[in-house]
Order: sequence, then C-alpha cells, then structure tokens
Amino acid sequence: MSDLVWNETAIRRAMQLYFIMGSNNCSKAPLHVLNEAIEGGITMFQFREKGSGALKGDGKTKLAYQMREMCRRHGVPFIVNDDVDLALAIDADGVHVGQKDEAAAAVRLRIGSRLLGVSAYNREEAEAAIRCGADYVGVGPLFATKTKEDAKAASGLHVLAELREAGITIPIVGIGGITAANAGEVIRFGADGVSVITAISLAEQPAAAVRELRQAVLAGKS
Ligand SMILES: Cc1ncc(COP(=O)(O)OP(=O)(O)O)c(N)n1
Ligand SMILES: Cc1nc(C(=O)O)sc1CCOP(=O)(O)O
Ligand SMILES: [Mg+2]
Repeated sequence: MSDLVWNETAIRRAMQLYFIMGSNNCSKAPLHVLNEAIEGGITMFQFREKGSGALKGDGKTKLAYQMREMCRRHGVPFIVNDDVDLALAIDADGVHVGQKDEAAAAVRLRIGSRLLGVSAYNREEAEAAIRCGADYVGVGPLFATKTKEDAKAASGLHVLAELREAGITIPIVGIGGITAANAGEVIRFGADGVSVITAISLAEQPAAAVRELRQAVLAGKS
C-alpha cells in the first residue's frame, strides 16, 4: 500500500498538474513519456487506457503496473481511470469515474480511503459527486478536445466560477483542451489545477511542456 496520506491540502496540491495518459495517446514509448513528465514535475498521474488501439487484458495490466511503479518511486500519486478492479489489483492510489461508469457511491465503498475522483459537467453533477464521497471533481470539457471520442460540448470557464459561487469548495481540476496558453485562466476561474492529455503526451519534449504548464498554473494562482 502506498504511504500517501490524503487531506484537502494534499489533494489540492496533487491537482495542480494532473497528467492523464494511455498508450494510444502518445507517439513515443508510453513509459518514456511518463518518465519525462515526472521529471518535468507533474503532481498526479491517471492511467487511462481506453479508445481506439488501447491495450487490453494482460498488456493493459502490465503497463499499468509498470507505470504505478514508476510513479511510486517518484512520489507521484497514481490513479486508474474507470477500472476499479485494476486499481485494487495493482494497489493504485485512487480511481477516477465519470457519470457513465460504476456509480461513485459504490466505488467509494470498494476503494475505502483511496482517492476518488468524479467527473462533473455542471453544479448538479458536482453536488451529487460530493454526496457520493468524491475527494475531487474533474470539470469539463472546458475547451474543445479531440482526445475524448464522446466528449460533450465545451462549457467554457464560467462553469468553474458558477461552482465556486454556489459554495462548492471541493478540490476541482479542469479538463479538456487545456494548454499552457489557457491553464492560468482555468485557475483564475476557480480550479485548483489542470488535467491534461495531449499538451504533454504529444509534446516534442514532455518535460519542457510540463514545466511550461506548471509556470502557467503558478501564474494563475498569484
Ligand atoms: C480528472 C478527470 N476528469 C474527468 C475525466 C473524464 O472521465 P469520464 O467522463 O468518465 O470519461 P473517460 O475519461 O472515462 O473517457 C477524467 N478521466 N479525469
Ligand atoms: C479524458 C477527458 N475527459 C474530459 C471531460 O470533459 O470529461 S475531456 C478529456 C480529454 C482531455 O484531453 P486533452 O487534454 O487532450 O484535451
Ligand atoms: Mg470514465
């Protein structure tokens, strides 16, 4: 079991630069890309092996395990997307589920004190996630994205401000079409951090891309 201890401060810190990736999101070797991203300073990682060309079965489990090992060696929290069985089998630090996945309340019961992230498109979904025991919500897509095949229409940043104005204080990470050019605004509108696939996974130099995103996040907080 990982020795990470979760309190709200630690969760907000981990949200700052949350990298999400599966083997089909990168053109170079996935373990190389993750290694570079860690070197650049990501604060959390989500293994999201889905969509066209994604690994299945033993191949998926093996890659997940290798990535979990790499993250653990560097103290980066490791989250599994959708697949609660896999998360438990490889002793992940947490699980992220969306509105069409296993119900968040059931996942909470299964994973105990591991981190639970839930996707929310609006205030109703965020409030329901909180009632189900979410530790953070992923809000998006804020901007247009080509990465998620069934993504909803981009909401724009105002949804973040609406959640905060409604008194929602849970850690929030923005998602969808986020780059170094808009990450600062995501923070200024109320998110604690940004979650990113393409801007890191397809970057020519992932470590440099991470540093640029972190600078933008820090600028958004100042
Ligand atoms: C941090 C974060 N936020 C949102 C999502 C999207 O989850 P979901 O809606 O279940 O879609 P898939 O990623 O499963 O296709 C996420 N994965 N991470
Ligand atoms: C996995 C995912 N979930 C989204 C949501 O809005 O719930 S958008 C998205 C894809 C994010 O990829 P990129 O950084 O390449 O746009
Ligand atoms: Mg999902």
